[in-house]
Amino acid sequence: MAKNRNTIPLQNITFRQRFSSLKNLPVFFKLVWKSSPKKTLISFGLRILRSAMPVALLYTGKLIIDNVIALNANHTADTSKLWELVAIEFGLAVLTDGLNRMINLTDSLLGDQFSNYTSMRIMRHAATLDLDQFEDSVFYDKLERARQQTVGRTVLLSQVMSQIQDFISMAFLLTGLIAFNPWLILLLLIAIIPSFLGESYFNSKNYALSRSQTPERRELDYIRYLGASDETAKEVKIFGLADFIIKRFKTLSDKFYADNSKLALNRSGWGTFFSVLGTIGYYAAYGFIIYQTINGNASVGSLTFLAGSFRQLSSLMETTLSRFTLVSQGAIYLNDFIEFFDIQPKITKPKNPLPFPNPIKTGFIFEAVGFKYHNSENYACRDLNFDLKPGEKLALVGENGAGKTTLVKLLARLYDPSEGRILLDGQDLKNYDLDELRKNLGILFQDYIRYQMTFSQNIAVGNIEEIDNKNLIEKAATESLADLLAKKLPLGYDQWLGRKFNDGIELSGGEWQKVALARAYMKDAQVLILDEPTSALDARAEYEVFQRFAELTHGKSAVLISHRFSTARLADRILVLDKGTVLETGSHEELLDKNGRYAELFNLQAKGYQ
Ligand SMILES: Nc1ncnc2c1ncn2[C@@H]1O[C@H](COP(=O)(O)OP(=O)(O)OP(=O)(O)O)[C@@H](O)[C@H]1O
Repeated sequence: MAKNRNTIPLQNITFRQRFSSLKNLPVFFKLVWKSSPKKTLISFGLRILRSAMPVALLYTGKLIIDNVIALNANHTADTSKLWELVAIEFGLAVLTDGLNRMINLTDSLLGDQFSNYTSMRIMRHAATLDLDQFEDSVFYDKLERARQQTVGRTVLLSQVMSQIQDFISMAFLLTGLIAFNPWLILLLLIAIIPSFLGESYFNSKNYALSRSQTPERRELDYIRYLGASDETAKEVKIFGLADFIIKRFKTLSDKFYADNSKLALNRSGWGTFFSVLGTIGYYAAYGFIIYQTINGNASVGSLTFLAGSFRQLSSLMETTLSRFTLVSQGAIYLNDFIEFFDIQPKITKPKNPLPFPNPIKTGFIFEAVGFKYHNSENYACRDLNFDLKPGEKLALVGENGAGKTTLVKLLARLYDPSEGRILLDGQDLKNYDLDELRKNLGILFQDYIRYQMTFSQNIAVGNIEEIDNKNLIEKAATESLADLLAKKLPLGYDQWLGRKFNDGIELSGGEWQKVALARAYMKDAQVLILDEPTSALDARAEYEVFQRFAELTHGKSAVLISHRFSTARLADRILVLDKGTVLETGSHEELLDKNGRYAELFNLQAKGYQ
C-alpha cells in the first residue's frame, strides 16, 4: 500500500501544515493544464485583466467627483472632460461585468473538463490495481475520497484563480492607501485577522469531521442503494426490509446531521462576532479619512477614493484570507487524491517477461502453494501440490469454502501465492507477461457480471478487442447455446439487456449464464476455466453445454469447478479439495473405487435423485 502522505492529525491542522499542503497545488495545476491548456491560459488572462478593474473604477470615480467640485467652484461651462470621464467609468463597468461572465463561463467549462479528465485518470489507475486492494476497506475509503475530489476540486480551481486575481487587485489598491497613510494598513490588518483565525479554525474542524465520516458516508450510500434500487427491490419487499433499512439510514443520517449542525452553529456565532470587529475597523479608518479631508489634507474625490479603497481592500483581504483556509483545505484534500495515485499494484509484469508458450508444453505445476487473504488469519489454500497437463480436463470439487475459486484466481494471477509457487512449462508464472497470461485464459467466474449493455456487447467483453467482430460473437453465442436466446429477443444481438437503460429486457438466471459462458469462448484461449458454469441451467441445457464443451476444448486444458457430479465426472481427472488442500485425486471411477470423500459426496448426491 502507498506510503501515507497524510500525516496530518484529523483534529487539528496547524498553519505550517496548511502552508505545506500548498505544495500539492503544482500537481493540481498540472492536472488542470492537462485537462485543457487553452482554457487554463484564457482563464488566467481574463483574471489578470479583471484584477485592475476595482482600482480603475475607484480612481475614475475620484476624478469625476473632483471634476464636478471644480466645475461648481469655477462656474465654468466646459463639461467635456467630465463626460469623457463618465464615459470611461461606464466602459469600465461594462467591461467588468463582461469579464465576470467570461471568467465564470471559462471556469465552469474548465471545471467540467477537469472533472472528466480526473475521473478517467482514476478509472485508469484503479484498473491497474490488485484485486486484494479492492477488497480492503481502507483502500475503498481512499478511492471514495479521490472520487469526491474530481468534482470538489473544480471549486479549488476557481478559488486559486480568484486568489491570484484578488492579490493583484489588492496590490493596486494598497498602492493608493500607502501613498495616503501607511497606518491605515495596520488598522486594516487588526480588523480582519481575528476573522481569518476563526475561519481557519472552523475549516480545519470541517475537514477533520468530513474525513472521519468517510466510512459512514459510504455506508449511507449503500443503505440508500439497498432501500431504492431495482436489484434490491425484490428482497426488500419479500422480507419486509423497508423499515429496517430506513431505521438504519435515520440513525446514521441523524448522527451526521447532529455533528454537522453543531459545527455550523458554532461557526455562524463566531463569524458574526468577527464581522462586527471588521466593521469597527472600517469605520475607524473612515473617520480618520473624513477628519483629514475636513482639515484640507485630501480632496473630496480622494475621500471617496480612499474610503472606497479601504472598504474594498478590507473586504478583499477578508475574502483572500478566509479563502486561503479554503484553498489550503482543498490542497489538504488533494492528499487523498495524490495518495490514491501513490498506491501501486504488487502483481505486475516482470521487466523482461518470458514469451508466453504457444502451445503450452508441459503445463502448470502447483508446488506447495499456500495463500492467505490479506484480511484473514487463516490460509484459504495450503500445501497445494498438483499439475494441469496440456490438453487435460481437470475438475475441482469440494464443499463450500474448500478453496476452489481461490485456486483458479491464483492461476489467473489475480492473487500471487503467499507461499510456494506456480510453474508454467517449468518457469514461475510470475516471469510471464501478465496480459499475455490473461489473454491465454478464458475464464467464467461464478459471480460474473450482468452488464447493462446490449446482448452482443455482453458477449464481446470476453475479448473486447473483437467487439466489432459479429461473426466471432455469433460463433461464441452458438457454442454456449446463447444464440437460441438471441433469436427470441426483439432486437436480437442489439437487444439491450437488464432493466436500467434503453428499454432493456431482463433475462432469467440460466439465460444470463449462457450469455456469460459465451464470453469464455470469445478467445481462442489455451486454458479454459469455468467456475460453476451451469449452476443455473436446466438439465437439458447443461447436458448440451457439456456435449459442446468436450468438442470445443479438444486439445485445450480446462479447469471446471462444479458441485454437480454429473459435470465433474466428465473430466479426465478430479481434484477433491478440503480446507484448502488436495484430499484426493483421480478419475471418477478411481475415486469411487477409493471410497473416500468423493465417493461419499457422490453417493449423497445420487441418493437425492433416487
Ligand atoms: N476475498 C476474500 N477475502 C477473504 N477471504 C476470502 C475471500 N474469498 C474467499 N475467502 C475465504 O477463502 C476460503 C476459500 O474460499 P473459496 O471462494 O475459494 O471457496 P470455494 O471452494 O470456491 O467455495 P464455494 O463452493 O462456496 O464457491 C473461504 O473460507 C472464504 O471465506
